[in-house]
Amino acid sequence: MQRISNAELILNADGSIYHLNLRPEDIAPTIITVGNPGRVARVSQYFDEVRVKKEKREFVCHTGRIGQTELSVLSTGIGPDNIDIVINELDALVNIDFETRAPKAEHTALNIIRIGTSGSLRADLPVDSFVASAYGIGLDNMLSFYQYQQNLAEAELEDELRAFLKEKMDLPFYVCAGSKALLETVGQGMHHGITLTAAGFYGPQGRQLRLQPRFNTERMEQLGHFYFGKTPITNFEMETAAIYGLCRMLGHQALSTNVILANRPAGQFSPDPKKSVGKLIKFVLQQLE
Ligand SMILES: O=P(O)(O)O[C@H]1O[C@H](CO)[C@@H](O)[C@H]1O
Ligand SMILES: O=c1cc[nH]c(=O)[nH]1
Repeated sequence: MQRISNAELILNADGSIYHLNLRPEDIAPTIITVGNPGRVARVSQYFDEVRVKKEKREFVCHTGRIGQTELSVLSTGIGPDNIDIVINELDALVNIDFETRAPKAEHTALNIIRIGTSGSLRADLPVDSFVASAYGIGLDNMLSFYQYQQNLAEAELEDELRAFLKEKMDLPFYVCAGSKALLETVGQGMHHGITLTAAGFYGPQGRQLRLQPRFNTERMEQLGHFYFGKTPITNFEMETAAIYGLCRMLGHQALSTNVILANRPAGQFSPDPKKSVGKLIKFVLQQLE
């Protein structure tokens, strides 16, 4: 079995993984990810018991249980670059033997469920609504550094979106599906959509403050008119496609859920984002109990 070098699998002095600062026994099989480190305690306040509280940089983790269901909640910070760290290190915690530094013979699949915030590209998807992502479309370049192979449905979606975009925008992108099983269970009762994962919040999502983006709000909103079958492109955020792509390659189940804080076509923002995020947290936890 190949030993992974000290420069590739980096462990801290206490045997924890480099950035997340977690040891294998610190995480549960189901992991809720949130962008904002401050959101971690807002999730774990509903746990019946919290057995682990650890943090390093933007990565805060609480692990415990609700009833018999073991859960971890972990903050990722913002963006696909952080997702590369989080998903690879979570996978290492369950699928690499830290003593031998070799992949374990038996694979462990995690459930990874994002509770995030997002902007809607559709006028009929108002602020404070919940979206579960059937697919993520990555407008970042993170997966181009891996040998990522799209499945049939993903390749069809890509072809149809390229045809739709023809002469409108030359956006490079990749397509990744989420877990169908989690979409139908945890995502039950939410809008189901296709989520655009941007590499930034302003220009990459067509926002203009003092700098003019290459594709402005109006052009970005055209993406909200695209359907794959009955599923529309719904929203913008900054993690979903990278989570879906990495989890697929590593053999984990992933679902991204987001509350809509901004409605781009209407130019509106949620009047009480904290309350809306709180409602999504409760909704998702009820589905997991
Ligand atoms: O609220 P979180 O989970 O951080 O998600 C969204 O909010 C951040 C931008 O404000 C990005 O991370 C985006 O994906
Ligand atoms: O518009 C939005 C709102 C939250 N997060 C994003 O990435 N975009």
